[in-house]
Amino acid sequence: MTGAPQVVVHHDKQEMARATAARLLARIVDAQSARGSASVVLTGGRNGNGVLAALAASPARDSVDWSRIDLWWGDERFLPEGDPERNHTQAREVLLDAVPLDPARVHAMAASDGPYGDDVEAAAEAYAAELAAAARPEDHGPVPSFDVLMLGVGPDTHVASLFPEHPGTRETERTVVGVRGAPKPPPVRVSLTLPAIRAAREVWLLAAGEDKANAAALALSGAGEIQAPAAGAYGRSRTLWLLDEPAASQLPRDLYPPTLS
Ligand SMILES: O=C1O[C@H](COP(=O)(O)O)[C@@H](O)[C@H](O)[C@H]1O
Repeated sequence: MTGAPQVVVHHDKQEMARATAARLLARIVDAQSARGSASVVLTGGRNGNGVLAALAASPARDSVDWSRIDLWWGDERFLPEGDPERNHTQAREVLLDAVPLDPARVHAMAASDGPYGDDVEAAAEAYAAELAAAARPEDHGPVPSFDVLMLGVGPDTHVASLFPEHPGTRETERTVVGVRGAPKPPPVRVSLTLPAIRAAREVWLLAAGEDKANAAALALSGAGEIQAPAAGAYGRSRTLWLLDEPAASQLPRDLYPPTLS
């Protein structure tokens, strides 16, 4: 990791979503100017979907070339295609179906009624292979150097589908794992691992609401990544914690920056 995580506190979750959507558009424009295309890893959950909804509503949304973006997911709930609880389904509903993406560049994780049936390990291996095929020699291992990787932070400090003390959180070799027995439903999931997350240039952790305050304080106060997976999520160039005031309410004073809006 380069340097300590940066913490940004917005007044409320709507403002946080709007500001993060604007930040994401700017980052995509920069990446497309520098490298021709951008790669973004989406997160599920309330905050991730809030950002996508704010993006959909933004008058600036056409400042990016949607056909030159690769979209990946940090995790997926292993359910049938089109299930309303799938992160992919929710992202389609709030944004993806409304913008001119190249379908070949939308890298959804497999569904439980897809080519691997209910074999979640096979689905994880297939996603790892897709990531490896997209990695270039200049990347840092078998995943692309994502421009931005977003993660919702759960009240228990989980990120993607990496839960405290779970086997997937301890993974050091594989880039994608099948998860069984997740404490948050549904129990079966597919998730990037911490090493894959840490290949990103920028990692943005999103947390809004008072139920996230303890998680943010714990992860930012030196907790270990096995007990607090969010503490192990950082980017190669930058790690940003994007919070609202309730989620920041338990941060130690030395971590609490001036409130932005
Ligand atoms: O189940 C999940 O939860 C986390 C956090 O969601 P939130 O609603 O508490 O913000 C999310 O990041 C993850 O992608 C999702 O599968």
